[in-house]
Amino acid sequence: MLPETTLQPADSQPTAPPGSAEVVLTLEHLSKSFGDNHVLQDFSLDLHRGENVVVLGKSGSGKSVLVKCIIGLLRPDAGRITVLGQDISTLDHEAMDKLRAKLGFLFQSNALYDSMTVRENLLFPLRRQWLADRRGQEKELVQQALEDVGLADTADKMPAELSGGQRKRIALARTLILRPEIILYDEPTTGLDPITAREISALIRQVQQKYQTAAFIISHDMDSVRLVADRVAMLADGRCYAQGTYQELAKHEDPRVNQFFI
Ligand SMILES: Nc1ncnc2c1ncn2[C@@H]1O[C@H](COP(=O)(O)OP(=O)(O)OP(=O)(O)O)[C@@H](O)[C@H]1O
Repeated sequence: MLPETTLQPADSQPTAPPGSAEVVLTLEHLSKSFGDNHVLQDFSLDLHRGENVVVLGKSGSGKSVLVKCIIGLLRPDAGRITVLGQDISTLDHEAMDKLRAKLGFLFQSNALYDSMTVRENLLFPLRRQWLADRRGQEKELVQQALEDVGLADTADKMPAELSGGQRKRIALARTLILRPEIILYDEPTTGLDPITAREISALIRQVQQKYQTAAFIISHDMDSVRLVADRVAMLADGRCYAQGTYQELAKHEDPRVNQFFI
């Protein structure tokens, strides 16, 4: 795990690295408005290799807009997004698609295909043309991904036969099969009971430690935030209002920050 960061004051500058690890994602001075609704206003944040950063913010503060900007579904009005060294505004459709293959996504909905077995769901992302180098290894990759999430014997099951927590694990396995360098988690524990939520949080840590992936995590579940976050960045007024470790933000003197931790 990376060394703990010191609390950064709210400002509009890109944040200082918490350690010597390579920066894999840089968000610089992002702004995004919908009409008069100025959702992002000079938002800046860095993510380092092997680091878990949780973005915290009230409902409607712009967390999903931020994720959509990172994956290229929305274009910021101003600012720059650099993913694995590439400024995404310069990429054509194909280059963006290739870059997306290095990003893993875990959506709230899990987005599994109900009519496919677990194995078929896991094989689906491998079908892309530029993943041809992994052809012939499919069986091993599926088995490894299922073992990584603790569900080695589910390959022939249908998603409907699995519990909510198991479906979440399978969705994570489908992400891991591409060996992503960065994983974006959208509220990974929402809708799960507290014990299952804790198991998923532990799994997020295990994935980080095993593969040295960086994770950009949106979460409201403070128990999960405490377990998974190396650093917490709070989104308010469209910018990175405060950031630091869980403990640092919990002790923050500004009630807008510490209210999340009560
Ligand atoms: N495509 C869009 N067109 C217009 N407004 C949008 C669009 N997408 C998001 N917004 C607005 O941007 C603001 C931020 O929305 P966003 O979904 O990012 O919030 P959030 O922090 O993810 O909220 P929650 O925690 O409830 O999911 C909201 O006011 C929303 O109405």
